[in-house]
Amino acid sequence: MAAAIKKVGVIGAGQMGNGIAHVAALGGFDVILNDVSADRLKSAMATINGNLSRQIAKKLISEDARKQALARITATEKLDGLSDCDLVIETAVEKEETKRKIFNELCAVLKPEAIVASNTSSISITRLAASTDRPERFIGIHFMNPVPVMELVELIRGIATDDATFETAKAFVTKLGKQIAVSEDFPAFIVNRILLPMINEAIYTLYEGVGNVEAIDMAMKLGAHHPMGPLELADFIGLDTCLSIMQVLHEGLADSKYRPCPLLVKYVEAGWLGRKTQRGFYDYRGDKPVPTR
Ligand SMILES: CC(=O)CC(=O)SCCNC(=O)CCNC(=O)[C@H](O)C(C)(C)COP(=O)(O)OP(=O)(O)OC[C@H]1O[C@@H](n2cnc3c(N)ncnc32)[C@H](O)[C@@H]1OP(=O)(O)O
Ligand SMILES: NC(=O)C1=CN([C@@H]2O[C@H](COP(=O)(O)OP(=O)(O)OC[C@H]3O[C@@H](n4cnc5c(N)ncnc54)[C@H](OP(=O)(O)O)[C@@H]3O)[C@@H](O)[C@H]2O)C=CC1
Repeated sequence: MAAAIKKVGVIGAGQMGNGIAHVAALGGFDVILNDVSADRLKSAMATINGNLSRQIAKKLISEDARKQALARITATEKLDGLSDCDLVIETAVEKEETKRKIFNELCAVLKPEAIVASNTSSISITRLAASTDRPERFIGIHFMNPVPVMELVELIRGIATDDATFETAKAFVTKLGKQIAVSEDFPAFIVNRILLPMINEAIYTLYEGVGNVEAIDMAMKLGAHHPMGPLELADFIGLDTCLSIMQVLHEGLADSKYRPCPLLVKYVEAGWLGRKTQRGFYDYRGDKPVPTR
C-alpha cells in the first residue's frame, strides 16, 4: 500500500538536484532543497527559474504554474530542515563515502516512517541502504539529465526494500509524469551499464587518435542520430560522474573492459569536469563550445 507523499527533500543542489526539485515542485509537492553551499542553493533557484522559463517559452507550462512551483521550494543549508519530509532524495556527488555520511546525519533528524532514496547513477542500493536505520524504506530513484526534459526514471530496489516503499516511489514518479524502468540492483543499473561504456569507448577513440573531438561527436550525431555526441554528453553529465560510474562498473563487475580511459582520469585530475567547470572535451568559456583536443 503506497504511503502519501506531501513533502519531498532533495539533498544536493547541483544539476540533478535542481532538476528534481523543479519537477517535484511542478508536480505539486512541497520541496525542501538542501546543499552544503549557500551559493549553490542560490544558483540552483536561478537555474530552476530559468528552466521553468524554457518550459513557458515552449508553452509546456503557464506563468501561474511557474509561480506556484517556485513558491513550493524552500532552500536550506540545514539538514534538520528536512525533518518533516515524507521522502528525501539524495543527489550529492557520486562518491559512496559522501552519500553514507549524508544518510548517517539525515536519518537522525528524519521521522521514522520517512522514505530515503538515492539518485545515484551506479552505486549499490543494497549497500547504501545498509548504512541507514531504514533499509526497508530505502530505494534508488534514478532520474536522467536534464530532469525536466528526460522521460525516464529508473527504480532500483535494494535487497531489503519493502513493497510499500516500492509502490510509494512508483506512485511519486508517476505523478511527475515520468516513465519507469525497473532495474535490478547491479552496478550502474540499466542506462549507465550501457551508456557509460559507450562514452568511455568514445574517450578511448580520442585517446588513441582515431578521431578528434569534433569528428567523434559529429560521427555519432549524424551517423547514429544521437541528440548529443558522446563527448559533448560526457561534458554535460560531468566527467567526475562519468569516471565514478566507470570505477563502480570496473570494481563491481571485475571485468577489464570497464577500465576507465586514462584520458578521462587525466581530465578529472586536472579539474576539467565539463560544463560545470566550463572546460572538459570542450571549452565553454567563449560564446560557443570549442573542442579542447
Ligand atoms: C549519468 C546518469 O546517471 C544518467 C543520465 O542522465 S545519462 C544522460 C541522459 N541524457 C541524455 O542522453 C541527453 C541527450 N541530449 C538530449 O536529449 C538533448 O540534447 C537535450 C534534451 C539535452 C536538449 O535538447 P534540445 O532539443 O537541444 O533542447 P533545447 O530546448 O534546444 O535546448 C538545448 C539546451 O538547453 C538544455 N535544456 C533544454 N531543456 C532543458 C531543461 N528543461 N532543463 C535543463 N536543460 C535543458 C540543453 O542541455 C541545452 O543546454 P544549453 O542551452 O546550455 O546548450
Ligand atoms: N550528472 C548527471 O547526468 C546525472 C547524475 N546523477 C547522479 O546524481 C548525483 C548528483 O550528480 P550531479 O547533480 O551531476 O552532481 P553535481 O556535482 O552537479 O552536484 C552535486 C551537488 O551535491 C553537493 N554536495 C556535495 N556534498 C554534499 C553534502 N554532504 N550535502 C549536501 N550537498 C552536497 C555539491 O556541492 P559542492 O559542489 O559545493 O560540493 C553539489 O552541489 C550523483 O550521484 C550522480 O551520479 C544521476 C543522473 C544523471
